[in-house]
Amino acid sequence: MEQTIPVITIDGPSGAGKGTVCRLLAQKLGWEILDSGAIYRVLALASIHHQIEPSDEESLMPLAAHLDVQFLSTETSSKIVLEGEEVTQAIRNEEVGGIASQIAALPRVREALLRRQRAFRQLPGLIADGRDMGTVVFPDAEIKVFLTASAEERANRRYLELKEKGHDVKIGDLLSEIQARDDRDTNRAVAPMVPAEDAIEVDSTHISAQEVFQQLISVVEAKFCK
Ligand SMILES: Nc1ncnc2c1ncn2[C@@H]1O[C@H](COP(=O)(O)OP(=O)(O)OP(=O)(O)O)[C@@H](O)[C@H]1O
Ligand SMILES: Nc1ccn([C@@H]2O[C@H](COP(=O)(O)O)[C@@H](O)[C@H]2O)c(=O)n1
Repeated sequence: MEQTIPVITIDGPSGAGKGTVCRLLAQKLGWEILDSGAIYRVLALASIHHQIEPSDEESLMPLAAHLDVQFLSTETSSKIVLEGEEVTQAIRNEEVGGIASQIAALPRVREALLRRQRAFRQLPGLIADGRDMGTVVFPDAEIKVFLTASAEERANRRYLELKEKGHDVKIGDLLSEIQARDDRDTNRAVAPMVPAEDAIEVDSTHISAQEVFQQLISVVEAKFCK
């Protein structure tokens, strides 16, 4: 009989803590990880390199289908390489995030990236981080989580993170960018950022990433350690 590879999906808005909690879960369970936002960000960076407008679906589609990207991971580090150039940090700025969310609204671009995302489903299991992991990419996932936090708290987290890295940023600008991205991601016609019907909703506004992780581990144990 064919073995189903288990998937846990964690969807939600930017800064809710998805990446942090996914890494903790993947470490604890020894599972693979898919950072689907990084794929949209890499495509956004590639569109800048190739001087393609974020609204030009016709040109973005082949770029998405043939995106020359590698996700290289070792026990201790992970690296993203686009067309032979390391872009691990370059994809993380707010400009690239904004372009990624414009590109992500294009239905045929999303379609072109589906197979690449599903290929991450490998044994012993996958933790998938994104906006439509539980609704579109892995609708048969064993556990679906929708992780949120208030926009103000998420902007503050991003502010602290960027300050620590030495960037000169204004919290008001970060809040506006987060709200614009939330609005685009939630209201797009295809694969909008909404909780799957069978998702567990967790609000991390007033709890630490460790506490979110502990809540989710209890759910995982209840599901897989019967
Ligand atoms: N519960 C929490 N309380 C406080 N800070 C948190 C919490 N969870 C994550 N953080 C911090 O908030 C920042 C954003 O977290 P993270 O990158 O995991 O969010 P994300 O949902 O993956 O965002 P994105 O979708 O933009 O990648 C990081 O600096 C992280 O350390
Ligand atoms: N499954 C996904 C993941 C991401 N997006 C879009 O990409 C943008 C960047 O994502 P981050 O998680 O790295 O912040 C995001 O704002 C979305 O527009 C998506 O549509 N679907």
